[in-house]
Amino acid sequence: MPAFAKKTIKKTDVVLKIRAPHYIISGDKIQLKESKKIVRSDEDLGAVPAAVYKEMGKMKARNLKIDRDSDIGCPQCNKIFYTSCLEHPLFWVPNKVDRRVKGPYTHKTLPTNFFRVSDEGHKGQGVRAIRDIPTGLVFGPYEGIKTKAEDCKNPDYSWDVEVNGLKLAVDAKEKGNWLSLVNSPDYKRGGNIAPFQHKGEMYYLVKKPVKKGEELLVWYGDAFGRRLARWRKKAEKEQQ
Ligand SMILES: C[S@@+](CC[C@H](N)C(=O)[O-])C[C@H]1O[C@@H](n2cnc3c(N)ncnc32)[C@H](O)[C@@H]1O
Repeated sequence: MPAFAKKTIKKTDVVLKIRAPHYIISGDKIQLKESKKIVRSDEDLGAVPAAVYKEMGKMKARNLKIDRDSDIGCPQCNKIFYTSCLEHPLFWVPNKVDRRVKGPYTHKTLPTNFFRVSDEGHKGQGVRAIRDIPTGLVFGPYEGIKTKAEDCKNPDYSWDVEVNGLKLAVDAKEKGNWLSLVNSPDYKRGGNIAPFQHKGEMYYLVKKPVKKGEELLVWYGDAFGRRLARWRKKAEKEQQ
């Protein structure tokens, strides 16, 4: 690391040591860089290391049945790829903590160049885009305390993951990052985020473009969907 960097690095900075071809997300532009230099700037968010880049886009299966934890499904092609579909590549936005932000950990971890925390009335807090967000951006991992899936006490704040055959839950209720603020759409088709497991962790993929001002929405699953339907019925009855 060059000496000058030592002086200027703050705890909150992400230092990316990328010597391989990688993607740079800068403003609205996404560029593939071949540079061998170390890239370090707040705007340099996405990265694909060399070994992964070589294998990128290799199709592993023709349907969305994932059997290797590192494989990734493309929701647009409905196929499984090693790391990413080349037509619809993924751009990973790594987690980051800004300790200067006052408030809970969920707020300190919010990527403020993309989103703001919003008040969504009866749903509680939510997350809205402050700029147009393209498909293919991946946020995460979803942070939380890992428990056995059957011991999970907060299913609304948890994702189930399978690691080496063990069924676990990542419970964000006590200590979750900003991803735990993302609400569910009222109907299954209404979401713009696809959750997926990769190497034992959960990530959120932007599967539909999100316009500035729109809320991020991820379908929690059919069990929560049934509860939403019951709440809707109850609200309708109360209105009559
Ligand atoms: C993972 S949290 C999402 C963040 C939450 N709004 C908050 O302020 O902590 C899940 C909880 O959000 C609320 N929620 C999410 N989507 C909802 C929806 N479509 N309708 C009503 N409540 C919703 C429910 O209370 C649910 O238990």
